[in-house]
This record gives sequence, structure tokens and C-alpha cells, in this order.
Amino acid sequence: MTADLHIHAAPPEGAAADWTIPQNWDAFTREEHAVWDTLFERQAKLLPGRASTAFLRGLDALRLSDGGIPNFDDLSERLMKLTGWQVVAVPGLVPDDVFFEHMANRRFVSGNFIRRADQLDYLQEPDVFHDVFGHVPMLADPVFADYLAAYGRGGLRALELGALPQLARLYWYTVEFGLVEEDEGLRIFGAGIVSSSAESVFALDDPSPHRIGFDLERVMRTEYRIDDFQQNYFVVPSFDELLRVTVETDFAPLYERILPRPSIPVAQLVEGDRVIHRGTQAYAAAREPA
Ligand SMILES: C[C@H](O)[C@H](O)[C@H]1CNc2nc(N)[nH]c(=O)c2N1
Ligand SMILES: N[C@@H](Cc1ccccc1)C(=O)O
Ligand SMILES: [Fe+2]
Repeated sequence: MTADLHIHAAPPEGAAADWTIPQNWDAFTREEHAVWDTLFERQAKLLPGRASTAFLRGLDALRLSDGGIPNFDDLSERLMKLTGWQVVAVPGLVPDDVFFEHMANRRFVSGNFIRRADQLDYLQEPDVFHDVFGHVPMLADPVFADYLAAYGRGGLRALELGALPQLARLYWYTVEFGLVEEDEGLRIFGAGIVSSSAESVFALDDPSPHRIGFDLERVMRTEYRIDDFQQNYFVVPSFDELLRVTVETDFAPLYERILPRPSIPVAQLVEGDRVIHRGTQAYAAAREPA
């Protein structure tokens, strides 16, 4: 199974109207399962003491360490009992409205392919390791599970209100790259971090990125980059607080206030005429535009 890098307007051949496809678990080769196992073992070593307790508990509760790419029917059965979520297969990126519709109905979509053994560290599109290892453990947490379902409903609303980029930043800085303050210290929970060996160290240990207390309006105004380690991470005090703030706030007036204002750019570190992306440098602060 290979990635289809294009976002089609209509579901591709073999996909249902909601873009889902059968996982066809039997079609994964030994090599593909071995890629999962390699990635899994690498992260399993790194994450104790780095990942949030909710994430580590989810890994256990869902038995993701059983070995090989998980069978979505078994996984969904376990997840359904815990929080009412399911995991469904899609060929690759799906249109925004389809993505939100599934989420609002507690279906998490996962790319039905895995990176090749020579691409362990970087890929352009979310594969089953990112989607399932990265995202699904958090869905075993009842509070986070409610947050993501509410986010799906919020997504459909943001589309109507013309505020998708603003709402997408909330996803980026929580679901993909969020940090959480725990009693023992800062922990990672964003799927983009926990599924990356380099960033799961960088996000907590590197001195260069900004670690900013969660503020809804600031998050929705802050741009992000998708091709490098983050320069900005936002820290939520707890998942209860994240859920409370996002559910209790009516986003419509917030969008109205934010949309006419400039967004907060990601600072770029420049050397001569060359932009240096690597996050091991000290970046200039992401300042509020005047
Ligand atoms: C926020 C925005 O809708 C986002 O880019 C969506 C689009 N479609 C997607 N489709 C898949 N399969 N996975 C994703 O993470 C997304 N993200
Ligand atoms: N309260 C948001 C919906 C939402 C909830 C939770 C997360 C994201 C969005 C709105 O009014 O649109
Ligand atoms: Fe993701």
C-alpha cells in the first residue's frame, strides 16, 4: 500500500462516499509490520518521563505494543468501550469537511499505508504510525476524547464562518504539538511530537523553542511551519482546562475579532540570505506584530 499524495475532490476508486476504505489488514507485508515495530520500539524507549501519563496509559489500555500494525477492528472495539471512538481507514488526506464530520462523530481517520524502511524519520503525509501511534492513545482518555469530538463540531462551524486557518492552529498547537504541565514537570502529548524520535527530545530539552502558556486567542493567531521542528509550543495546564475553555467559549466573536488582525509570524533565523530552519539555533522571539 502506498501513499496517494493528492487531495482529490471526490473519493478515489474503492472508497466510500465518506472516503473510508477497508483497512485490508491482511494485505500488509511482513516488512510493513516490521517498520511499525522499529518505530514503536524506538518511541517506547524514549517516551516514559516525556509523554503525558494520559498518552502512556492509552498505549497500554489499547495494547498498541502487541506488535505489528494494529488491526482497526480490534483497536476500535477496545477504544469504543473506553470512550466511544473508532478508528477508520482512509487513503490519505481527506477534505476538511469530511475530516471534521468523522471527528464530530467520534471516528478518527487514519492513513492506510506505512512509511518505507528508508523513510523512518520524515514523511509528507500522515501514515498509520503517525495517525495510530501518535493520535489514538490520547483518545483513550475520556477528557481528551471529548475535546477532539468537540473540535470536529467546531471545525464544521469554522468552515461556515470562514475561520478554518484560525481553528486549524488550535489543532496544530494542541492535538499535533501540544505540551501539558504535569505534577512531575512538562510532558508532550501532541501526535506530531510523540511519533517523532527527534522532536520528542527537542520539544522538551532544546533551549531554543518558546514554550508558551496556552491562550486561545494567541494560539489562533500564531502561524506554524510544517517542515521543521516547531519554534513555538503551547503548554496546557491540564486536559480538563483545555476542554473547559474551548467548549465554554463561543468562537464566533473570537473569529470576528481575530480575522481582521495580522497573524503572529514564526520568526525566521537568517544567515546572510539563507533561512536557517534547524531548531538547534536560538531563534528570535515570535513577537507580536506592531
Ligand atoms: C485542519 C484541517 O482540516 C486538516 O488539514 C485536515 C485535512 N484532512 C486530513 N485528512 C487526514 N487523513 N488527516 C488529517 O490530519 C487531515 N487534516
Ligand atoms: N466552542 C467552539 C467549538 C469548539 C470546541 C472545542 C474545540 C474546538 C472548538 C465554537 O464555538 O466553535
Ligand atoms: Fe496528525
